[in-house]
Order: sequence, then C-alpha cells, then structure tokens
Amino acid sequence: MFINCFKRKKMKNNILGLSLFSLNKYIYSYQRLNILIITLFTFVISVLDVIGLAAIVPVTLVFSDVSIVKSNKFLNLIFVSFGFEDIKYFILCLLILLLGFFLLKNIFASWVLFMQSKFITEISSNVVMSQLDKFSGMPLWEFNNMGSSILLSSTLQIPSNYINGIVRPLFAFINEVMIVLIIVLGIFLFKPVLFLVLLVFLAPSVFLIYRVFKNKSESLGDKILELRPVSFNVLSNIFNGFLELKLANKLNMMKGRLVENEKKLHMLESRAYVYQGLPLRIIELVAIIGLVIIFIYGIYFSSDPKETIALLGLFAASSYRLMPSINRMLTSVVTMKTYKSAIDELLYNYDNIYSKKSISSNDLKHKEQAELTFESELILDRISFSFPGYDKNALNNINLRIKKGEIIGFIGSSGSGKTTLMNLILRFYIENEGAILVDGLTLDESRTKAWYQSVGYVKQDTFLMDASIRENITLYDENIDENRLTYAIKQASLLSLIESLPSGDRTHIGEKGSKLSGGQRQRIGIARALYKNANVLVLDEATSALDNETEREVNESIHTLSLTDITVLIVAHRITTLRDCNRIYELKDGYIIAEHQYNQLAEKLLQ
Ligand SMILES: Nc1ncnc2c1ncn2[C@@H]1O[C@H](COP(=O)(O)OP(=O)(O)OP(=O)(O)O)[C@@H](O)[C@H]1O
Repeated sequence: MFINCFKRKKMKNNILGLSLFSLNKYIYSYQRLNILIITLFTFVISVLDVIGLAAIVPVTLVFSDVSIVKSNKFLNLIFVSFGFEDIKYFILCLLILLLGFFLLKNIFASWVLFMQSKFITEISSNVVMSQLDKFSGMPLWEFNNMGSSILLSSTLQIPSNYINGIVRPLFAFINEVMIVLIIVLGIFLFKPVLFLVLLVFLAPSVFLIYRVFKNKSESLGDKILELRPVSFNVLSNIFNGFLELKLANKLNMMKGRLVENEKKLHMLESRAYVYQGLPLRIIELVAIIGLVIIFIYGIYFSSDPKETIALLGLFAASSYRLMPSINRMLTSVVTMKTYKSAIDELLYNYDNIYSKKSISSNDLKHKEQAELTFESELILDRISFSFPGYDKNALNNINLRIKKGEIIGFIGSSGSGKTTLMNLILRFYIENEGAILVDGLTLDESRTKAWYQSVGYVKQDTFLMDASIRENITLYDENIDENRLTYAIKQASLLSLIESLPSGDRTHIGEKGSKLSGGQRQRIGIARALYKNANVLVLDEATSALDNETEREVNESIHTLSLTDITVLIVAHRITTLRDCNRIYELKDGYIIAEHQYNQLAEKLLQ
C-alpha cells in the first residue's frame, strides 16, 4: 500500500522517516529477522566501542602515575588477585589485554559490516525487481510514451541511487547514532561536566551544519536526477539514429550535447562530494575550540591542574571517537537528502498510471485466472474505445464475428484505428463500451492470462534477440519441444533457410536480426507464434516494409497457415498480403465502413 497525500506531506521533509518508510516497502517478511539481528549486533558493537574508549582511561592513568596501581581500589584488586608482583609487567599485560580486546572487537565489527552489506544487496535486488514489475504492468501506451531512457534510468540508475544514496547511508546513520548515544550516555554518567561541555560546543554546531547543508544537498540531488536521463536520451538517439545523424552531419552536435550534459552532472557531483567532506572539517575546528576553552578554564579558573588535565584527556578522547561518528551521521543525512528524489521516484512515480483501459500484470497477479479455450468463435460486440485524455473515440461501435480458422484482413488509411483494434483484441487495451467474447465467454481480467497464451503477435519490426534462431523462436524455452519447433519452422517457411545455414537453427542472427532479411525476420516472428501453439495470430503490417520477393515468402507462410485451424488477423497496407483472407474489413475514423472479398477489392483497386 502506498501512503496517502497527508502522510506524504508530513514525511516530505523528514528524510529519516521517509527513508525508513521506503525501506520497509522493500524488506520482505522473511528478511525482517535479519534486520533485527543486524541491529542487535550493531548495538553490541556500539557498547564494545564505548567499553574500548573507557578502557583507555585506566591505562593512561596508570602511565601518568604508576602508584595508582596500588592506590586505586579496582586496579589493586586485579593486581593482587592475579598474583602480579612487577608493576611494569602488570602494565604490559594491561596493554596486551587492551590490544586483544580491540582486535576482537574490530573483527566482529567487520563481520557485522559484511552481513549488513549482504543484506543491502538483497534489498537492492528487491528494488530492481519491484521497478521491473511496475513497468511490465504498465499500459502499453504509457510504456511507449515513457521512452527507453526513462526505463533505463528507472530500473538501473534510480535503484542504484536509492541503495547508495539512501539505504547505505541510513544503515551508517543508525550505526553511528547508537555509538554516539552510548558514548554520550557514558560521559553523562561518568563525567557530567564533560557532558555539558560537549552539549554546549558540539550539539549546536552539529545542528547548524545540518541546517546549512541539507537544503543545498537536496536541490543538488534534484538537479542530478533531472540531468541523468538527458544523457541516456542523447546516447539512445545517437545509437538509434547513427546513420541519419552522420549523413546530416549532426553527430558532433549530439556528442557536444552529451558532453555538455555530463559536464554539468560532474560539476554537481563534485559539489555534492565537497558538501560531504566539509562537516568533518567544521566539527574538527569546533573540537579544537573546545580544547582551547578547557585550557583557558584550567589556567584562569581551576585550582586543581590535575582535574583540568583529566578533563582535557577525556575531552580529546571522546572528541576523537565522537568526531568521525558525528561526521558520518551528518554525511549520511546530507547524502540521503541529496538522493531523496530517488525515494520519490521509486514510491510515487508511475503508481497511479493504471487506468481501467488497460489490464496491468499486477492486476492479473491478484485476479483468480480462469481457463479459456478457443474452439468456435471470437465476437467483438459493440466495441468503442478512446485513449485517456482524448474526447474523440479511436474506435466506434465495432461489431465482428470471426470463426476459428478464418483469415481476416483489415485495411484503412493511416490513423483509421487498425492497430488500436488489434491491441484491443490482444488485450493490451480495454474497451470503454461493449465486450469481446471467446466461445461466448467475456474476455475479462480473469481470462486475460489464458488469452495471452493463445494469441501470437507479429509486428512490422519483429522483436529479435541477439541469439540463435531456435532461441528466438522458443524465447529461451528451457525444455524445447523439438517436434513443435520443427512444425513451427516448416509452417513459417523457414526450413530452406535453416537447411542452408552451417549451424542450422543454432545460427546466431545478430543484433535485432541484422544477419537476416526482412522477410526472414518476419517469418521468425510467425514461427515463434506457432511454436507457442497460438490459436490466433495477429500480423500487424507484417509485410508492408518488405520487397516483393520477401513479401511473397511471408504470404506463402500465411497461405500455409490458412490450411491449418489457426485464426489469422492481418492488418495490411499491401492488398496482396490479403489474398488468402475469408473477409477484409475496411476501417475509417474508427468505424468499420465496409466488408470486402479479396477479388472484388483487388479489382476495385486495379481500376
Ligand atoms: N498512444 C496513443 N495516444 C493517443 N492517441 C493515439 C495513441 N495511439 C494511437 N492514437 C490515435 O488513435 C487513432 C488510431 O491509431 P492507429 O494506430 O490504431 O491507426 P492505424 O490505422 O493503425 O494507423 P497506421 O496504418 O498508420 O498504423 C489515431 O488517430 C492515432 O492518432
């Protein structure tokens, strides 16, 4: 569940609350015990840290005045109980004990750090998976509108920003807060005067540093997040339009835009880096001012110089330990502020995009799925559809009755609604009015998953991977059904091609099928649908970009399909593609305006 606006406003400025809230979303119930154990161990380390700090005091006391071993009750008890005779040997043993303690403490602390990093890696996988789920559940038009640069940034860059800019600093902050609190509590109990000195010097300066840097960091983070997709976008344009840009002599201009944007980004990142280092410098200065003030107090106001020296020693020791911790605390919060926008991107963007006009895969996960077979007919009953935000319908009152095994063609001028109609049949879009029925059953959310399994889709630019032919047909099926593969290859008229290749169907086809002709690519798309055992095959503009010879090859595949019981819906600009159709519907402005037979239509067009 995502938080409502009220909570959102309240949390908006509280980076710690917001970070904890967001983290909660990405920790699954079985991982909660881990986080408890890690927090407990972190607490133990903090206590050990304070013990280590406190242990330095008796050792330095013994060094400054050896007679303390006898006069101090506690030290004397150890000295006598363990049968020590030589004070020097006793001090040596104390030092070895101290060393051993620090060694073990630091080994344990490193192990906990390792556990923590492992846990953060798990969270990072959860974040990426959750982002991918979001996009795979997106309505088609939103997905297309988004563009690949946003997709890249949202699934790779933003999760990485979130982990490195929010989760790691949050864990570091929690570690340091525990240490600081325990040290401060120890000082309060042991030396209230020192506690007061720390309170007067360190607390206000820490607060001031935080106030100064937090807003600067947040605005820096926002700017960085804005600029990052710009670089992705320019790069993607350079990649996709390499040829055209080169011919138009615009490649250098594009490179310039990329470099300019990266320069701005690096400047912002450098500033963020400086902001992260500054607090330590300021805290160090404040600590030195504290030392000077204790000195002045000792010289002018104290009657007991020993007390001043002890106070100075303790102040120096605790500042020495507290300074890095306070610095890390501040740096963590400043970093979290810098990357706050990553939380906004993860939690709030793309969450409310699911409209009723599309079924998202998230919806399907939660809906009980029913079986569906297609044995008789597919009916489109008074279908109307408009895109969100558009008043005009893209489709109006579409009525169709398609029998199993029929081949149906769709023609019409550009923008008449052919692709929209196919997207409705494929259930990428959902009608505003009317219904689609398969064998009398309404194609609602409960039957969408089963329907996805029975339809195949071949577009003009068939999706092809840089893999072998068989991998492209089976889409990396782990248990390939060889009989079905052979059937699909034959029906899609790919057999002669495969037989001519030295590695047969194991031949790699290059990026986007660059080693194949247009017709061969389309036929791989058809074979894929056949391998999937699709009952319905949608060919959208599958032959419009092909030359006559390759079009003939694809048409041959369509003809072979017409002899099977597969239902084929063909959207075409080329009339010859529709030769095997039982009927051809003509669309205009979202209406079906005519029904044709191939021969009549061909004659009409020839006249
Ligand atoms: N994502 C979208 N958002 C808003 N309107 C859209 C969207 N996609 C298509 N349309 C509009 O819907 C109408 C039908 O478009 P569609 O793509 O279905 O036409 P088409 O007949 O397939 O055209 P073509 O032959 O050029 O592919 C057009 O007016 C188009 O502008």
